[in-house]
Amino acid sequence: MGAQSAGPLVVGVDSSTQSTKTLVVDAETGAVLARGQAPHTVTGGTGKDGGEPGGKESDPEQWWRALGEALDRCGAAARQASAVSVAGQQHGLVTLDAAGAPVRPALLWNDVRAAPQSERLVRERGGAEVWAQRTGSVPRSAFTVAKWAWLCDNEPESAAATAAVRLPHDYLTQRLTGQGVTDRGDASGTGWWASATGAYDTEILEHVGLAPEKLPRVALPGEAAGTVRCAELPLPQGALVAPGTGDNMAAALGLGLRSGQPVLSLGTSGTVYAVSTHRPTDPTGIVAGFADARGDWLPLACTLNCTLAVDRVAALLGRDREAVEAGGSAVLLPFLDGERTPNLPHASGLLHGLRHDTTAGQLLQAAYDGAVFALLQALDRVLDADTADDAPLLLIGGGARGRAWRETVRRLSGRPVVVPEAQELVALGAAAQAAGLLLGEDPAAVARRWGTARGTAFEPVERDTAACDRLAATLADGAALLGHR
Ligand SMILES: Nc1ncnc2c1ncn2[C@@H]1O[C@H](COP(=O)(O)OP(=O)(O)O)[C@@H](O)[C@H]1O
Ligand SMILES: O=C(CO)[C@@H](O)[C@H](O)COP(=O)(O)O
Repeated sequence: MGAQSAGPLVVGVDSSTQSTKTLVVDAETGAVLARGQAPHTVTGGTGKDGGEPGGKESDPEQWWRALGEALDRCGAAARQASAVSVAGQQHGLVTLDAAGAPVRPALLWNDVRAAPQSERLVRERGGAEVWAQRTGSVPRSAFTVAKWAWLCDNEPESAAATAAVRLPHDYLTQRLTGQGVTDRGDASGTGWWASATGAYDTEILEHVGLAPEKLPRVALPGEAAGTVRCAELPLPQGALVAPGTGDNMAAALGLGLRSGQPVLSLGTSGTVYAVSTHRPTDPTGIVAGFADARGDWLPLACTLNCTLAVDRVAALLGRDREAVEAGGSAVLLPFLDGERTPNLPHASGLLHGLRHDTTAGQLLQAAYDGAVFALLQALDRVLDADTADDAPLLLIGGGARGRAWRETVRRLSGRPVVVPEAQELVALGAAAQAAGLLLGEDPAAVARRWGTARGTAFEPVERDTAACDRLAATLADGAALLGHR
């Protein structure tokens, strides 16, 4: 037991796009006793010119090293943990050789090079409706199945050398435990896990030439993945390891989320989601029909351009990210990396409505508006029909710390907003999963006991319909430009 702790200690890990974050948490009270963070590098792919348009890759070995560094920064507390859980960025394709080493860098969720393969797979296997009914989602380029198809088309030698396929979180779990184990939440973002049956879809796997034996076992909620069996990290040998999950599923656990509570997350990706007891099957592909890490569902819409895109616009304008100004009629669709919601994988940023009197601060505000509007447009589709119109939006992710982000969400949604005090909800959710496993409790109930969703409430303000109408019109009128490479 830790010096200042009431209960056993657990470690929660968030291995996300930009960094690894680790928390050491008192399983009884939820008190965070230590935290650590270490950055990741994302490169543009390994094309002939050193980078292909739309490529986003990271070396999985680097995630492992970052995990070690982040745990080191937690000091002695991490060495006292009784249980651990790893959450990670969803969808990434990790290919391992027979010795368990990465065949090549992982293709990340925001790599849009697999857009042609995703369109082809949808066509070849019955169309969008059939995919949505079977897997819960229409697989866009983000989905692992499309990335695997891209690899087979573009690097057949890498595909042939692949003895095991993993997702980022279960790659790390495997290095901790020696076991190939994933969970239903992260598996539901692959495109080869059938939400209709709760098992791998062997027909889809056969179609893309991937043997099911190359995939990890899908643990049931509440099951252990194994125990710590590696001496490289500052964690106790034999500590329990929970199966982990995707980062959005972990944040839902970390908030102790109940259905009817919408979440808007502002990180590298922007996401809107809610827990639902109904299995989602959206044939438009806007809503991904993910499973949550318990026994329910997590309908979710995701944008590629969120905090990084707005920070880039701020940097281009030479302004602090909070230096926004109201007014003007400029519209900026900040689709710097292509876009997933709406489905415009080849898009680039679009600026419309520039005038002599437009200020730099208004342009920056327009970038926030464009990023937030894309998420809010998808919100109604994510929510169950009986969700109250005035249900507060839980605002999380790195951007939730920013005033400009928060005020933009309030102004464009017209909803009340709650910003939880707890900052690392993904790592906290992983910690809650570890604590649930250790104590035999429902992890969401653990998080509720910890009071993780407590925060500052902001009253609704009148929705800025004029700005929303301008954005909707620019999206519609700019369709031809946004569809271009
Ligand atoms: N105080 C802040 N105000 C506004 N944005 C912030 C603040 N702190 C961090 N961010 C944003 O948060 C982002 C990282 O969010 P995070 O949720 O940690 O990302 P991820 O989990 O995808 O790696 C950064 O890109 C940065 O723009
Ligand atoms: O692709 C999705 C969800 O479908 C993303 O939300 C990734 O899971 C990356 O998350 P962050 O690094 O932005 O937290």
